[in-house]
Amino acid sequence: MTDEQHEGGFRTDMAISVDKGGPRYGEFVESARLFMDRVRAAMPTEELVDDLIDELATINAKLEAVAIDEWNSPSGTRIDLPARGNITLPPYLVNRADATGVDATLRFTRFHLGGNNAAHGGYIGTAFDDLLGMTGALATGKVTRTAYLTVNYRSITPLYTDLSVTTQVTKVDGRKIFVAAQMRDGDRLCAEADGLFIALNPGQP
Ligand SMILES: CCCCCCCC/C=C\CCCCCCCC(=O)SCCNC(=O)CCNC(=O)[C@H](O)C(C)(C)COP(=O)(O)OP(=O)(O)OC[C@H]1O[C@@H](n2cnc3c(N)ncnc32)[C@H](O)[C@@H]1OP(=O)(O)O
Repeated sequence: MTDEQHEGGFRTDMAISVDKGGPRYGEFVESARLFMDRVRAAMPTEELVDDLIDELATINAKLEAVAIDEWNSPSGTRIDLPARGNITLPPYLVNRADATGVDATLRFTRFHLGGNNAAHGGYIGTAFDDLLGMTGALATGKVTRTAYLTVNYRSITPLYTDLSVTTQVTKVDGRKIFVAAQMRDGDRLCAEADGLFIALNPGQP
């Protein structure tokens, strides 16, 4: 599919894949995530910064040479990988997904640090937005966009802890899909969200 051929804000026909990028693409994404954690935690010397800039220039040139449009890249479509292989998203694993909702396990790491070993609220919202978008898509079989998303932060969300995220469809009214979600550390509620997602019409940007 090319930019010209796609319809709607995302894809009407998701280019779902388990093999783009090859069998080690997931390991590549995990290495990139670990790199982001390491950058966030590092106190490098000036010499090391010089070194790393050069090494990264080489790596970035290799990746620039294989850049591709959003409709065809493995990132976001590798449903066999955490968060569909998309490093923009906090890494989650989907345990159950159907037309009523989704159960996922999510782990924030140093990259997602807000302060004092707790996750940044924006990444909590990012996780909710994506899993609720998935919920809307599974409920309708259509591409959906967020109209609103309200997040309530109830208690501290820890890093390096398996968190459970549960989403539910609360009401469907034509193109409007009302959804809710909770993020928990064990029995403790860390955050909850409610949102409205709109199923896009064909050709809608
Ligand atoms: C085992 C694994 C399985 C895997 C399966 C794979 C599947 C995975 C699938 C997918 C995963 C991907 C997930 C991604 C998720 C990310 C989502 C995002 O972050 S989206 C980016 C942020 N959102 C925007 O940028 C929108 C910007 N806004 C707009 O584009 C429009 O405003 C839009 C589309 C939201 C609505 O515009 P209109 O022109 O289509 O429709 P109008 O007529 O305005 O609204 C429709 C109805 O909704 C109400 N409405 C609209 N916005 C509202 C609001 N904010 N509050 C209350 N009501 C609202 C309206 O009042 C209207 O209601 P009345 O039909 O009259 O009853």
